[in-house]
Amino acid sequence: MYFIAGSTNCLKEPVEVLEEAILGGITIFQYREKGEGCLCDSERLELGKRLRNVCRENGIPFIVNDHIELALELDADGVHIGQEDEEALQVREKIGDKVLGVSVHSREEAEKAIRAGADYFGVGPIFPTATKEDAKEVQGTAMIEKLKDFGIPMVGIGGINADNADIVTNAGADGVSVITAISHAEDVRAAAAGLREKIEGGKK
Ligand SMILES: C=C1C=NC(C(F)(F)F)=NC1=N
Repeated sequence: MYFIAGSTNCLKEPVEVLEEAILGGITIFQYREKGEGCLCDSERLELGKRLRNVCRENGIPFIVNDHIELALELDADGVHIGQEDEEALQVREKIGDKVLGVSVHSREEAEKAIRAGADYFGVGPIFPTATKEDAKEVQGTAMIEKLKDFGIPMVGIGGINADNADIVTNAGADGVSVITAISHAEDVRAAAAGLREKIEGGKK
């Protein structure tokens, strides 16, 4: 149950949102400070430190999106990179044995990511998403089906919520990653718990 958020995705204090999401049962968190009005420099670093501390206190892996230097400065547990970001191989050299997540959209991209030692794949957008302005076209679960024989942990991303999360895990994903369905929820804890329940229930 992979929660992803930055200040622009939260309707209230991001640290509070993360704490409630952790109570709801998320298992990994990604700090993604991106998009219109996102924080930069010292503000981004400060919020990153606070979010990292909450994850550490709760034994939740803390992943940083895109910004390798920020991930190293925060001593994050790992980084997530897209195809447009720095080459996975170079990132792997910079981060040592930290977790390396890569967004992949094809078998070729997956094979390249594996050569770079990717620890997990992000596959999507599974459903239409409003969060990522430059998202690639919606692909449903077809790519999950295609990539699951690589045997690399894989999470779906894009428009996932409590109604459709089990479609993603039933298609072979090891988990789901979610931004808005949790961060915009009236009750963040309940939203995270509902999603967790849905993908655990779906698996049995
Ligand atoms: C663009 C993204 C695609 N996938 C993922 C993750 F869910 F972590 F795999 N995170 C991203 N930021």
